[in-house]
Amino acid sequence: MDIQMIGAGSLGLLYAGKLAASGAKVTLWCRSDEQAAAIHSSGITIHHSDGGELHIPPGVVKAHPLSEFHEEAGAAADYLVLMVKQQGIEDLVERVFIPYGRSIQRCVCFQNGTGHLELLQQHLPSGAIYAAITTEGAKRIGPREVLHAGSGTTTIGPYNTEGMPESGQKSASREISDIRLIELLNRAGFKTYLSNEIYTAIYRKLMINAVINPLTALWRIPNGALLDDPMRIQLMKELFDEACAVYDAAGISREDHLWDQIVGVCRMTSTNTSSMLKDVLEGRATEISWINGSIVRLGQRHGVAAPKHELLCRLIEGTTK
Ligand SMILES: NC(=O)C1=CN([C@@H]2O[C@H](COP(=O)(O)OP(=O)(O)OC[C@H]3O[C@@H](n4cnc5c(N)ncnc54)[C@H](OP(=O)(O)O)[C@@H]3O)[C@@H](O)[C@H]2O)C=CC1
Ligand SMILES: CC(C)(CO)C(=O)C(=O)O
Repeated sequence: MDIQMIGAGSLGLLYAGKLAASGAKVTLWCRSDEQAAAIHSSGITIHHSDGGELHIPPGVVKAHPLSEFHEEAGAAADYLVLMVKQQGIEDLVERVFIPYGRSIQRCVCFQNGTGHLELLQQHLPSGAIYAAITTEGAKRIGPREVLHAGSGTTTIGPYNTEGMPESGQKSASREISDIRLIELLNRAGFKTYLSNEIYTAIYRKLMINAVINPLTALWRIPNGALLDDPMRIQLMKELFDEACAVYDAAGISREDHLWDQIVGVCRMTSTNTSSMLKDVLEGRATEISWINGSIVRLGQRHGVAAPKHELLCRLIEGTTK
């Protein structure tokens, strides 16, 4: 089975490394020539939080710069796995999907937030798109080194426009038998499940990220510190309630105990620096437009305002201008 993975950041190095270590054939497409050369000559090292490490020797993961991506790579891939952040998706559309989209059979997207799946589907006329929602925690600590900060679960399911919550239909099951990637990921040590209701997982994660990420990024605190102060909890709750009104208007179902789950995530990841805080601290663009911005746009389509989420978008965008 041939896996072509684009994006050699935190998740890309972790998944490419572990998949290859378990025997899968993996090619990793990096943004820079330098990173591809470093992986080519020294392999990938995965550090575990208990101090252990897994070294994947040179040559086991094939690494190339994305500028060398070509039609045969897309056509040969059983799975094209996207590990870039939302900010990188438009560039991939230009560089990979517009020129080679016709040859791609299956594309698996690990991004947080929403909006990318619709965009990619427009450029994948005959291929299938899968969404992957993961609670694995990874942090790149060098061009070829990554810390596996915490193990979680990964849920993968087929995406299609008809199955969108707003369409009122369930996700089609026709592609499910084809998802051999689930077996590969489990063999590589990632607890992975198949879902034909991937939208529930997507919107659950969207809510968690929309409540936790921007506040930790603005206050520059670890996730757990959100619970240290009643004022912080109050604002989290207001964001949650505003997003619930949008979900209800859009017909997006949510689990009964979603608020408790958000509080649980803050506790379980209490020492984490959220991905948005990391981006802000490093002066990089964030995924706010695909997280809180998605909630604002969804509300607009259904006549429900989300002014607190909208203000957060502007505040966070202002930090990296
Ligand atoms: N890290 C985590 O624990 C988790 C992450 N996620 C989600 O997974 C996605 C990836 O996150 P993460 O791995 O942390 O992000 P990182 O920023 O660590 O990695 C993104 C990688 O994509 C590369 N990239 C960006 N744009 C392009 C491009 N146009 N062409 C080629 N490569 C590109 C970056 O290259 P360069 O290094 O040159 O910038 C970088 O290597 C995000 O949507 C995130 O929200 C979800 C759950 C957990
Ligand atoms: C769940 C959470 C908030 C963990 O840090 C996350 O997904 C992120 O930081 O983006």
